[in-house]
Amino acid sequence: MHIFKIFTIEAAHHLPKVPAGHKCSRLHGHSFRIELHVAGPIGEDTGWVMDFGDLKQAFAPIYDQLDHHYLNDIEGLDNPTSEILARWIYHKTLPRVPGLDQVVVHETCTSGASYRRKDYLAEQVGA
Ligand SMILES: Nc1nc2c(c(=O)[nH]1)N=C([C@H](O)[C@H](O)COP(=O)(O)OP(=O)(O)OP(=O)(O)O)CN2
Ligand SMILES: [Zn+2]
Repeated sequence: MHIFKIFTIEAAHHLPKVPAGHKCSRLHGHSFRIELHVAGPIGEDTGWVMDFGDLKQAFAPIYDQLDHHYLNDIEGLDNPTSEILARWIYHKTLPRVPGLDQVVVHETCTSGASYRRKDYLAEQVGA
């Protein structure tokens, strides 16, 4: 079973590695939509995989690190593409949410990236 919770983060960034003149080389901001997906069995007694409230609480310190911040200033996010942000959030959140299955980052209404548990496991074995 999968559950998910959605968060919105307001943040600024620029992409330092794009070619000169690329629109994303300039400072700009987004209302990033972050989806956290958790996988696990439905609890016999609870009827849920995990309380949405506990998921929100677990994500709170990571949310606070990102919301209304300049992403490029955050350690590990000097090149804050959607891909790198999704991976960064997965790595930061996993110790607090062991069932974390996928992080989806919507950078705009039409663009985004997702990082899945299988991407994480592949990284661990150096694939
Ligand atoms: N693979 C990636 N490509 C781009 C990223 C990224 O993180 N990963 N980021 C950007 C920019 O930061 C930009 O803010 C988003 O780009 P884009 O989708 O082109 O934005 P638009 O609002 O202009 O999109 P339209 O729907 O085409 O109007 C660029 N590329
Ligand atoms: Zn952007």
